[in-house]
Amino acid sequence: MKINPYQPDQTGMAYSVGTTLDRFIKSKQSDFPFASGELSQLLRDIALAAKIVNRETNRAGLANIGGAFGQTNVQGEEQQKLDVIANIRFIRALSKGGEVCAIVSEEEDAVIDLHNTSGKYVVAIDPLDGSSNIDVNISIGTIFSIYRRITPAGSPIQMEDVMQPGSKQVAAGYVLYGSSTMLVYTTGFGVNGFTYESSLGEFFLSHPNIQAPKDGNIYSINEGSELEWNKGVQDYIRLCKEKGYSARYIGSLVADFHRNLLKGGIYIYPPTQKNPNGKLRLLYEANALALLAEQAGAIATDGKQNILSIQPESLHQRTPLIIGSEKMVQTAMEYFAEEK
Ligand SMILES: O=P(O)(O)OC[C@H]1O[C@](O)(COP(=O)(O)O)[C@@H](O)[C@@H]1O
Ligand SMILES: [Mg+2]
Ligand SMILES: [Mg+2]
Repeated sequence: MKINPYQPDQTGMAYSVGTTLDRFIKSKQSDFPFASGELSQLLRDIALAAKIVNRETNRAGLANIGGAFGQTNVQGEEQQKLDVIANIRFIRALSKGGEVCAIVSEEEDAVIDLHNTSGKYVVAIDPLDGSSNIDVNISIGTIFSIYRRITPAGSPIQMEDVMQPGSKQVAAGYVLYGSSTMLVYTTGFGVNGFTYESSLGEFFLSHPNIQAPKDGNIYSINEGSELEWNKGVQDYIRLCKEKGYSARYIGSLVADFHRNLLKGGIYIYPPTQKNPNGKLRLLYEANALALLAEQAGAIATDGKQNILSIQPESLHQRTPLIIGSEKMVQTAMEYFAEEK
């Protein structure tokens, strides 16, 4: 993707590659009707926690941070030490920042009510995505969704504050801890990517105004569960092979999504016998990536409807996820429609 250093975003404002995250956040504040700096501060808090988790991931092998923690989470999955460390780091940064009133985390059974009467934001977070790749030095990530609470600030948190459809997100993003560490986010005005320069401790704008290619030739699916796929998925993947597409599956949702966002491609986690509703979680995995996809001109669906229109019913509910380049997802949907 050719980067024009002075590429203007939707508002026509030109940002030079190399702008710090902080300066970028400040300059974008005027996009918000109710700008009071709180969301900006919340984004900074997330960036701070990301820097700390980045340091932990980089030295996971050295500091005995790798490996299992010895407990299972509400999903019945064995928690990795880094799952727990990242969870603690993000919850601490979000609670200390003062902008957040409630947190939903993959690693927490229930909603964390911070009893912060002035906090206006609810954050849903997957502190460490791609846990199966932690100990083998493969890219992992963090995924976050931000909502404004519905009930008045100061009143007790209600489930309606937490159970909002993805279309209500005021911001969403992910951190990718890979060969370089990146923070990619949207506030509903396009998608921008920042690369972490650890020697300076700063995130710098490196991917302004990301636009997903409308088509691609990469498909990402765990072929190990092929025998559990329905006919529509089997037929679509056969089409991808007939077309000579490349199979790429890292097994870290953030990393697979990021590659396809930049290069074009489709990621599919379908319903399987083991996971009849898919494996990925709506509130802190699918919703954030769906908003980023939409803002970058790509598509996210559960096979039947836009992910962003799904009304959540439970905190850790799962959803099938088909996300990626517009033309590829539209074609896949034609195959999945045959299933009905
Ligand atoms: O091993 P599978 O079934 O292909 O699942 C891999 C998927 O599960 C995940 O690891 C789930 O996320 P967590 O690691 O946050 O639990 C995704 O990152 C990844 O895309
Ligand atoms: Mg995850
Ligand atoms: Mg996780």
